[in-house]
Amino acid sequence: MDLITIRRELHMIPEIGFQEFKTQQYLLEKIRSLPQDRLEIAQWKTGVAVKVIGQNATKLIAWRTDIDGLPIAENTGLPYSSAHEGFMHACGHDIHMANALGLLDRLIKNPIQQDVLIIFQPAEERPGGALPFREWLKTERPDLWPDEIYAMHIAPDLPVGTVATKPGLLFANTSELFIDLHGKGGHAAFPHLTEDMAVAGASLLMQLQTIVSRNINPMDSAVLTVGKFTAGTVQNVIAEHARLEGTIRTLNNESMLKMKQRIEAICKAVETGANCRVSIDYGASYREVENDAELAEMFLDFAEETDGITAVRADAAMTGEDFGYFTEQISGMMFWAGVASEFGLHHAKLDPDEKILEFMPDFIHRFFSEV
Ligand SMILES: CC(=O)N[C@@H](CCC[C@H](N)C(=O)O)C(=O)O
Repeated sequence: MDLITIRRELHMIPEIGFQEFKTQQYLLEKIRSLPQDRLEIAQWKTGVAVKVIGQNATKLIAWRTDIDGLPIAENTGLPYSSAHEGFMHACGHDIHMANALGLLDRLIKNPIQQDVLIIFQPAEERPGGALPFREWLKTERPDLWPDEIYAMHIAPDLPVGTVATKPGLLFANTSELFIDLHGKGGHAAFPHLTEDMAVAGASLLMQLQTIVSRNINPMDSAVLTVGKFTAGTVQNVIAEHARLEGTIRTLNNESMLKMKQRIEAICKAVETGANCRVSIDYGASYREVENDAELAEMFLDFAEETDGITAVRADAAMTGEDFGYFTEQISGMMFWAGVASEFGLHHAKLDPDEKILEFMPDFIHRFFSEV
């Protein structure tokens, strides 16, 4: 399998959550082009699950990759840039998928003792495919319910060949945040006859920034980011609508609830103060990724003993990952894998080093041979 070509072909067809129709077809074609005698293929929505029968299995190990892209206009200038205008694999899911296909190929050519389930999961970025995928496995395909589950995420800030993880909490508890403000707009020259949602929205945005600094225990950690703020329509019309779109991230559910209580209280105050209607939608929420301590230590030990791999103990990060819904019910672990890109995750110039595909599938294959 030429994983670089596969990665580039997938890179050209990024699709957002639950719209991964071409991606699914592409994956199925590649999977069906492999020898089928050890394989069982199942489809769930735009995702795929492939079981590779082991030699003498005592358990089922799962490897999960995400498959969706982001609504980001690519600006890498690469010859294999996204052919879907306004969309990009800016979080490395193209690398994740190519790596998973490489692992599948190796498991077929060189079977290990255990059965392995490769999960190609849609909608990691939003609205979250892991929870419904997990529930589908549990209720519809209990024969595919894994005993252990593993995943990796590319890390632009780490050199190629470095893997990083830790026991326990790795990724944050996250919730999206969408706030709409509606009030009376009007002519730019007559502000006294309006309520001006641009001003109300800007004030709300600033007040939200006090939550982390004033309401969260300084020994705890939290993030509230408003990534998009829109208001109004024209330069000389006072806005009747403003919208804030963001994300909240905490280390645990208790702080998440506290953040939400404060957001609601501040929104109520803005409603009264600016004489407008404010509505809040929390969108998709992801449970934190909690690595099984024993599996994470075992992985780090294995990585340390592998030539060409540098193992690093990672810090927990405020990134979100719906893989946390798998680790909530299945012993598992996730790790970062270096791809040395000058530009980071979710950046229009993200350019992961494809050299990772030269060794990562073999590395995971060897690790799976030992677990
Ligand atoms: C690894 C990574 O970058 N994950 C995304 C997950 C999206 C979470 C969700 N859409 C949200 O914004 O809360 C991330 O942004 O961390």
